Amino acid sequence: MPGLVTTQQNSMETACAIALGSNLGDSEQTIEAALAQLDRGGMRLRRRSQLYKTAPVGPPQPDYINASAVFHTTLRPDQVLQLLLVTEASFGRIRRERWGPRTLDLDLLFYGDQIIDTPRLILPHPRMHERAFVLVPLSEIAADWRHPVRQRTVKELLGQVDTAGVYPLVA
Ligand SMILES: Nc1ncnc2c1ncn2[C@@H]1O[C@H](COP(=O)(O)OP(=O)(O)OP(=O)(O)O)[C@@H](O)[C@H]1O
Ligand SMILES: Nc1nc2c(c(=O)[nH]1)N=C(CO)CN2
Repeated sequence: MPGLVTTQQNSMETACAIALGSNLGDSEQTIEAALAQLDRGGMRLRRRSQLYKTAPVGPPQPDYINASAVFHTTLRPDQVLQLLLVTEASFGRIRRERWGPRTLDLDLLFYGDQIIDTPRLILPHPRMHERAFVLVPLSEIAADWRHPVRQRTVKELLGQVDTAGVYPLVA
């Protein structure tokens, strides 16, 4: 019964991991509000990291506040990406310089163990494995999640990066 199989797949939730970053405006409040907005927008917040203060990677710019979260969702990966883009836009992000300052940056890190490579969406996120500002918060909430391409857990990936410049916001 193909119809039934489809229904069951649609009703199943998938865990996805999101990275949040901000270095313009009230970054702490923005990240808290973004988590709540995503939770209202079709994703269920299951775990979230604390907030981290992180040295900027890329062009000279203010320090970032970064965090990670795990959501469960019935949305497809492209729908999750769309929700992230709409949420970024609602916080006034203007896309300018690559890796430049922003009020809110949302990246889809993992969607279950799916591997996707399209012009619009790459999964797992293509740069997550080299970013301490992603791996430190993510390891707090999903240390054992295995990167389906690199075949390493988040904890193992974290062991391969320099974590200098990444500090819990509240000591
Ligand atoms: N896994 C993903 N998560 C978020 N955006 C993605 C992903 N894969 C591809 N993209 C694409 O990347 C675009 C976002 O680019 P953006 O301007 O946020 O890059 P950036 O934040 O400057 O750099 P980076 O992607 O290295 O964090 C989106 O429009 C989206 O289509
Ligand atoms: N520390 C830190 N540096 C960054 C960040 C970020 O979230 N944190 N995001 C960027 C845009 O992709 C570029 N550089």
